[in-house]
Amino acid sequence: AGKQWQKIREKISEAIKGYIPCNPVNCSCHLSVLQDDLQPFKGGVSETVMAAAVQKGVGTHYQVIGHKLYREHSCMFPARCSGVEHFILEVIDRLPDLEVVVNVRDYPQVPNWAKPTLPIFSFSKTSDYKDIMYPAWTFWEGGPAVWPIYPTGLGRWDLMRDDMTKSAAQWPWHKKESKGFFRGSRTSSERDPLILLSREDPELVDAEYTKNQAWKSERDTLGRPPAKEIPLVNHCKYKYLFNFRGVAASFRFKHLFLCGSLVFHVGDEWQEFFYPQLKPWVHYIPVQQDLSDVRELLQFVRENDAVAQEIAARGKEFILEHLRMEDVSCYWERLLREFSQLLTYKPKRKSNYNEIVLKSSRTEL
Ligand SMILES: O=c1ccn([C@@H]2O[C@H](COP(=O)(O)OP(=O)(O)O[C@H]3O[C@H](CO)[C@@H](O)[C@H](O)[C@H]3O)[C@@H](O)[C@H]2O)c(=O)[nH]1
Repeated sequence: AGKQWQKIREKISEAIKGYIPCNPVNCSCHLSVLQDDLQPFKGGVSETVMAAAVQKGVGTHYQVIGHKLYREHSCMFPARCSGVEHFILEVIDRLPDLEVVVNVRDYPQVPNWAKPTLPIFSFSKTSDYKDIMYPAWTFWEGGPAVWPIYPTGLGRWDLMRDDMTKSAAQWPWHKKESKGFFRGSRTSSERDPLILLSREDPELVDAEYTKNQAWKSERDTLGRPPAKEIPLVNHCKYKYLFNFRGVAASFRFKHLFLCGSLVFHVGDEWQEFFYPQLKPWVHYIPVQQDLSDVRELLQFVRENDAVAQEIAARGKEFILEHLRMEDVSCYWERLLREFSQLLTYKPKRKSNYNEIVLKSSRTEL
């Protein structure tokens, strides 16, 4: 068996040897992502191009003028806009005048082939898109709602971090079940092979589809009744936790690491702003998109428990140290500041836009 695993062991030691831990100051760890995303706009963003981005109607238009935040009336998902506004308002005293279009749908909106390249902020994309990635609303609030466990969505990453860390303490590595685990809805059929594997070999993997708001019939849960929802804190009971893309990247990825379990990350196309600093074999186990290698990988980690535990520990440490709430706020601030410097004109306040104020001050009124 030792021989059989030589290749995977080599991949792991190569990855660890080549890994340079990032600078722990503020959010500097993630800044190369911001630079890459803004690269296409280095020549400046003109008033005409910004107007075209607003016109396209796939995002919500925000303006920061004189340290106040203004927004067009419409927002496709008000709770998501609210999550975005939390982060902008937090740093508004330090922002110059600027305007941005924030797409709060799941899917990115600026394919590489489209000309001119429009500046549109989206939370997730693949290398086929030029959207500018922003830290998603979910770090604060905004859904999707998952009944009955997260009726208003995951939200409050700071509190979730604490809950997950507490749960991890109750499930140290040696107490965890050596099983793969997944719960979630069928937002992408790329998840099907794992659900089928679980039906075939429930000792190896426990993976089931739950309902989401789009659920109509058992077809949406691959011919079986929907499974009961399991909160993320209860995922910590298992050693191997699966992450998949959904419509775009899935919010669960960051939480899974905090269990101190080993993350099996399927496919590598869909990104969020913090993904590029998480490295395959160093922080997680990369799985082929079609899951063709999943059995082998599960067998490998079962037979190489110490190696598996080390990868899990590095993944957890990375999220604890480099994806704190202050890193998220810091990234928002840097992103907005650097973007504002690309505007080649002075934004003028639209008179029909409403000022957005913090919810807490709204209730005080
Ligand atoms: O039993 C369950 C079911 C779901 N979840 C969590 O609930 C969230 C939503 O899960 P799921 O219904 O599987 O949706 P995802 O596919 O992960 O995310 C969808 O929703 C996101 C936000 O809109 C989008 O960004 C994704 O692209 C889209 O696929 C995830 O964090 C899950 O970990 C649980 O903790 N336990």
